[in-house]
Amino acid sequence: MAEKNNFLPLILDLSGRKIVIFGGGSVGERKAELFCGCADTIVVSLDFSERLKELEASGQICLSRLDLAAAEDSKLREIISGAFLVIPATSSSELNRKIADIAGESDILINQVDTLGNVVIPSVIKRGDLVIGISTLGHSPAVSKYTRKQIESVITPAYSDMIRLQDELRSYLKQHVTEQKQRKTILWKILESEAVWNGFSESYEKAAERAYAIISGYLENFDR
Ligand SMILES: C[C@@]1(CC(=O)O)c2cc3[nH]c(cc4nc(cc5[nH]c(cc(n2)[C@H]1CCC(=O)O)[C@@](C)(CC(=O)O)[C@@H]5CCC(=O)O)C(CC(=O)O)=C4CCC(=O)O)c(CCC(=O)O)c3CC(=O)O
Ligand SMILES: NC(=O)C1=CN([C@@H]2O[C@H](COP(=O)(O)OP(=O)(O)OC[C@H]3O[C@@H](n4cnc5c(N)ncnc54)[C@H](O)[C@@H]3O)[C@@H](O)[C@H]2O)C=CC1
Repeated sequence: MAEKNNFLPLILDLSGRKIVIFGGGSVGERKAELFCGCADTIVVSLDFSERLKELEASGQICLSRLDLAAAEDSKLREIISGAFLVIPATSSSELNRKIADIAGESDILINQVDTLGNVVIPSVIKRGDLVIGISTLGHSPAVSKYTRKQIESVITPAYSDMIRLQDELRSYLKQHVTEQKQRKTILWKILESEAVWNGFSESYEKAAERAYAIISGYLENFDR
């Protein structure tokens, strides 16, 4: 484990990025499930779980059958060439280390499944446009999963509605309020308004109506 905590979560656009996962077992499957919707995901292994075969059949990932222990280093280099991220997740720690060493030669990001690599895969919550990543820096993956479940239980569908409303209001305010600080104050008033949050349970329009009423109140007072 790293002594100093230099880790930081970033939200990446992975479209068109190549992700290579080695090992088609339960861990390889979990990582593939996470990446297949956003990146070009390839799984290289001796055998593959049923779920991975399904994902291949539906065109979401590519599977490549290979005995990695018998493969030349040049073959491994060819497979990972141009990759953004490599995940060695076979059941052989020796093989995983060898793949990581080869990926390390060309500065490719590496997620180690049996130690801490330079990329840690977090627990992920995706609710519409709200994206949350959770990590314990490898100290307790179960706590990451537990935390995910705790947070998921407080994120109601109204969060997606509030994101949509705030997005709409930001555009509106940019046209009607010159001062950024004033725009910020108004957005926070709406965000902290119980009436607006409660409005979503009736309809999006109801909440929006209340938000615009708050804005009107401000526009009367602000020196525009
Ligand atoms: C370092 C890391 C490497 C990496 O980046 O992959 C890693 C390593 C290891 N995990 C192991 C075990 C478990 N992993 C999970 C679950 C998840 N593991 C994930 C990530 C990570 N796991 C990275 C650090 C994450 C962080 O910083 O917190 C999640 C978050 C993301 C994902 O993989 O999709 C996903 C939850 C997704 C969700 O929200 O559902 C559970 C829980 C369960 O299954 O109930 C268990 C059993 C309980 C336990 O051990 O805690 C073992 C074997 C230990 C052994 O031999 O005993 C190792 C290797 C080792 O530690 O030696
Ligand atoms: N990061 C995490 O969340 C976790 C990590 N682990 C670690 O991940 C490793 C993998 O765990 P699982 O997926 O559960 O194992 P698994 O046994 O289900 O799968 C291993 C995969 O590696 C492939 N493989 C083995 N030797 C190979 C070779 N020579 N060539 C090609 N493919 C080969 C197998 O075909 C299989 O598909 C474990 O050894 C453990 O260290 C384990 C649990 C959780």
